Amino acid sequence: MQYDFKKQLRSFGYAWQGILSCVGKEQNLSFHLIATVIVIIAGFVLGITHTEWTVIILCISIVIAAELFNTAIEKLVDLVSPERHPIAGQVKDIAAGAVLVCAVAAAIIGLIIFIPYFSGL
Ligand SMILES: Nc1ncnc2c1ncn2[C@@H]1O[C@H](COP(=O)(O)OP(=O)(O)OP(=O)(O)O)[C@@H](O)[C@H]1O
Repeated sequence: MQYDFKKQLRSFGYAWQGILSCVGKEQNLSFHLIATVIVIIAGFVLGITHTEWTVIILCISIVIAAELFNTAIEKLVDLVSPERHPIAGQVKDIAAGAVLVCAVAAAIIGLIIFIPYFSGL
């Protein structure tokens, strides 16, 4: 198979469109994006270390990626099961649960990183 650079660029464009299609429309994603902006500002203001930035960027990207997967699953469920069905509901709840796990872990990691800057530890 020959590597097609234009096709690759188009794929990035579709992926970017996918992200943009969720921004401002999914309430949970908006919440995560606002939290992301606050954390990044706090990181610059407090002067966190390179290692801490690495962990923060990993946390932010995991939570946003989980939220995008969750949105994709929700849309797929709505497509294949427009009528209400217990399994459709369970699939949505499990996907939302996965986001919750990532978000809680990210929040705890954020506290571990930022609290010492405020308490002078
Ligand atoms: N097709 C479905 N069948 C059964 N339960 C569902 C279904 N869709 C959603 N649910 C339940 O409702 C919860 C919220 O789902 P969702 O956020 O998609 O909102 P909704 O109930 O479909 O209404 P809306 O899309 O108007 O907000 C889900 O987590 C799930 O528990």
